[in-house]
Amino acid sequence: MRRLPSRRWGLSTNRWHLSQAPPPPSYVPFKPEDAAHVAWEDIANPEGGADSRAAFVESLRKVGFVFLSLPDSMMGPINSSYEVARQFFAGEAKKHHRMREQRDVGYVNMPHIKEFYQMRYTKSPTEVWPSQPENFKEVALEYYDLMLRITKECFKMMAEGIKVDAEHFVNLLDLEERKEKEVDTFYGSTLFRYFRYKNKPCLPEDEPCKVHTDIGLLTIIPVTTVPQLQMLHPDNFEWIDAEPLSTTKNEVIVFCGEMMERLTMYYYRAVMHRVNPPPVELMGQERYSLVYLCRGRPDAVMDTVKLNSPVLEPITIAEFMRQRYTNKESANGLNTMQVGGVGFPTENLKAF
Ligand SMILES: O=C(O)CCC(=O)C(=O)O
Ligand SMILES: [Fe+2]
Repeated sequence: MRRLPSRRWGLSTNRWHLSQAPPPPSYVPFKPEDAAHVAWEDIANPEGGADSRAAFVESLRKVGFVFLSLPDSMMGPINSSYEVARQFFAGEAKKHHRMREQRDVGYVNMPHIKEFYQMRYTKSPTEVWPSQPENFKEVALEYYDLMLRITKECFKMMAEGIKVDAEHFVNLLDLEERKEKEVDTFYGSTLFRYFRYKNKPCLPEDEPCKVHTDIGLLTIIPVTTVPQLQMLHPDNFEWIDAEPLSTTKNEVIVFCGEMMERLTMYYYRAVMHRVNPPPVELMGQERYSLVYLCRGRPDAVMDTVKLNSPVLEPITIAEFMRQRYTNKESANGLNTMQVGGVGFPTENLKAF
């Protein structure tokens, strides 16, 4: 007679893998020192900067974000952008620059909550930049250049963290030569926004910015003076007030988006974040925020195999975005299928 395996035996074989797994982690509360503060001068130093670069990567992995402090000499475009944003939102020109959905750039007003101006890098003569303040375009493009420079430095550290060449990340970005040739129809894939949060009393459902992960590779936001940005700790799910953690001068906060997590098989995770209503004592104080959302160009292929992670099929940025946007609600109420690139605006998600 065939003997059935005993129940005990059956259970233990079915769950064999559990006996191999480490015990579930106990809840480890967030400590402010878990979020690293790394100085630009240190990370850029090829000899002495190894510790700082490792701290940058560890913080990204552990809490999902990291602070990078910039020297005064790099702060020009950030300070000018705050000034430009103040003048623009206080003026009348914004009414003539409402968002053109086709291009996914322009001014958006969300009554009671916030207003913002969304941009892409372009030198297209048909793109009309706000005329007030006069230096809007110049400052915005300088801001973009600065953020791109920081992005490349972050990519180097992150690549070092997974022992691959930084080119794997950098190659996903808009091609420099396209920008230089000033192709008329070129609009960058990366988005950047100047926000003004109105911070008026609002209903609970009017959150300034709902919980979301960014879709791109990397997000950079200079630390603002009105602390409302919260990050969700990836392991213990605590909401962390990001801005009050900032200790050093001139800090920007850096974190990853969904493209980066797809590309690195979750080694660098996209962190959930939101902009909460302000604490009562700050109610009524406006919050200006400059948000840079680095994305890959539409035809670039995200290939995990090249990153020693032969798990996911290669996918183009355009296809990845098509899949995401089809079932993802934007935290800023935008509904866009545009990915930038040459020939923009087009139905370019279908083109690849
Ligand atoms: O304004 C901020 O600080 C964050 C905004 C944000 O998360 C976004 O635009 O994706
Ligand atoms: Fe975001």
